[in-house]
Amino acid sequence: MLPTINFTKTEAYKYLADHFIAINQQSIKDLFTEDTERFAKFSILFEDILFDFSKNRINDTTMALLVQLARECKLDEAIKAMYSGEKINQTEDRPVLHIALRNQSNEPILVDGQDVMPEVNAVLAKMEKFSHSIISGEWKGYTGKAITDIVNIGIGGSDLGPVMVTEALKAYKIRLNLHFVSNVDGTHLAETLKAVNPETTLFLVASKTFTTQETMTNANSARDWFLDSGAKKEDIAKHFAALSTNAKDVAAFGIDTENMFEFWDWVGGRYSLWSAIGLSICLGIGYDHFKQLLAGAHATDQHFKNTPFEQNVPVILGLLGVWYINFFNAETQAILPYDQYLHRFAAYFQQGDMESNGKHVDRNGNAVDYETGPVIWGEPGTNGQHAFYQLIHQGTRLIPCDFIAPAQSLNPLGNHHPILLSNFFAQTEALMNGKSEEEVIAELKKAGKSEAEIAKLAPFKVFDGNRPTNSILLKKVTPYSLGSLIALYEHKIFVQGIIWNIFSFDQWGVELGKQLAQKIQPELVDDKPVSSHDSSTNGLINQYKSWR
Ligand SMILES: O=P(O)(O)OC[C@H]1O[C@@H](O)[C@@H](O)[C@@H](O)[C@@H]1O
Repeated sequence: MLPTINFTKTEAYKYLADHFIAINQQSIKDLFTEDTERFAKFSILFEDILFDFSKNRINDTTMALLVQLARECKLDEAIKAMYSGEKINQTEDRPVLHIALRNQSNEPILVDGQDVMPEVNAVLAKMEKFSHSIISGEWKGYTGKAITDIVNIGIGGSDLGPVMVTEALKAYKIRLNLHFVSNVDGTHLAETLKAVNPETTLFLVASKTFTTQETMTNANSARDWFLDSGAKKEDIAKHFAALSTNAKDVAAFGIDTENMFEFWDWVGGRYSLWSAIGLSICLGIGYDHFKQLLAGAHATDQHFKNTPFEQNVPVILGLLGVWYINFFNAETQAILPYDQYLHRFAAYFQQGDMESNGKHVDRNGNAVDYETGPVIWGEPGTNGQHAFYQLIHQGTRLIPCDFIAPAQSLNPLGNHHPILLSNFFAQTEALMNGKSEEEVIAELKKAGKSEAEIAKLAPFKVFDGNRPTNSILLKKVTPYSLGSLIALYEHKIFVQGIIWNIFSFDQWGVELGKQLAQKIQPELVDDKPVSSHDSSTNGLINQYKSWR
């Protein structure tokens, strides 16, 4: 059982509320002037990842109180409960064990008294064998040709992780072309099928439940397309594999259970890229690289489990988020990777974070009277700079930002990387320091502007600064470092869920829309006007019927 402490009733929270008043008067810039050790104090080198959190609105007292908050909320007990396989996903009565999927130490992890590691390793071995035979060309399609294209059909956690990782590690691609179909909009599948040949395509139907409407609709249409190409039913075995927990429905779909890669109900969808759901990753970059991804995540798992909170990267990331959300009233959190390969990183953690911590009922079943999970958003730098950074620099909202960049480029083309990185460094500096009125006036004077022009323009050119950022500098994007980075963010989400006293591993909030869509679908079969809904929904449905 997880602790059920209301963090707003802790001693630490009361101290933090007072401390906030003091720190709110101070600028990060001044905090740097006051403390020459600030960078050394507020940065952590974790393997090949430098986590610099010194450009935040914090001082020693803040960090001590935030750590105290974590202790009072019994974060240590919660971490132990997760790692020991307790059923901490209480509303679904399941353990939460994505850490087992990358448990390279092989130390037993028990669920209901049974070690899950042998099963985990057996599926990994099956993935290894399968991916080797597809990549090597040993596996043949129904006309005897090697596979050239993989189409992963899945949505949510059965899509976003593999998409993000295969994009992030594109430089490690071996030979297979990867495609991902998620949206039930027929366009997604139709456009994908235009680019592939049924004789050389392998479909992976990725669905934990194997009942998700979008995925099953896409999978059925893909199977029809395959059979329409002249293939026979028995050829499906050579062209369809399933990644699922539901063997019964996989068999009913017509997929040979030999081609089923299993995972378990203790793997949350949005934490499943490390499981059989990662098969598209194995096929794209090879099993050895996939193993490296798991190893990197395992290193983070060890760090999270064993490192004192003061030096624990996910704990600090999580606590800083709480600081801004619950004291500074920040509503959003930007994730800004300065790496084109990481262009789906923020989208991935939109699901990871918002589906986990977008909750308003606490672990006692009561509505909370404080804010919980933030809106997560972001785009890769420098594109974001030319789009929404205006608001981050000069808007009215406080937006904590995570800046992420690799020191080494995987495409060291001319001077591109130093230009990219100079922007990465410049932005956090600018957000912190801003530009004062005096500086603006001096600049305008130097540019030869008149007094009148200066008075008119100056207010618009001032930057308040004092806008907080984390910088995460990786040595290089590798399967290992990416695995570590993803796991850091996963555990950050866990930390925040514990502090906010919410359940991070269920997702009841996605159900209502699904239920209503099931109800509406039969109403769309004929042209009769509907009147069973509110006037807006009726009006929209009836207009749709008249136009289609
Ligand atoms: O993998 P399946 O079962 O198709 O689920 C796909 C997705 O469905 C959604 O409704 C959410 O619950 C996600 O967490 C999940 O990843």
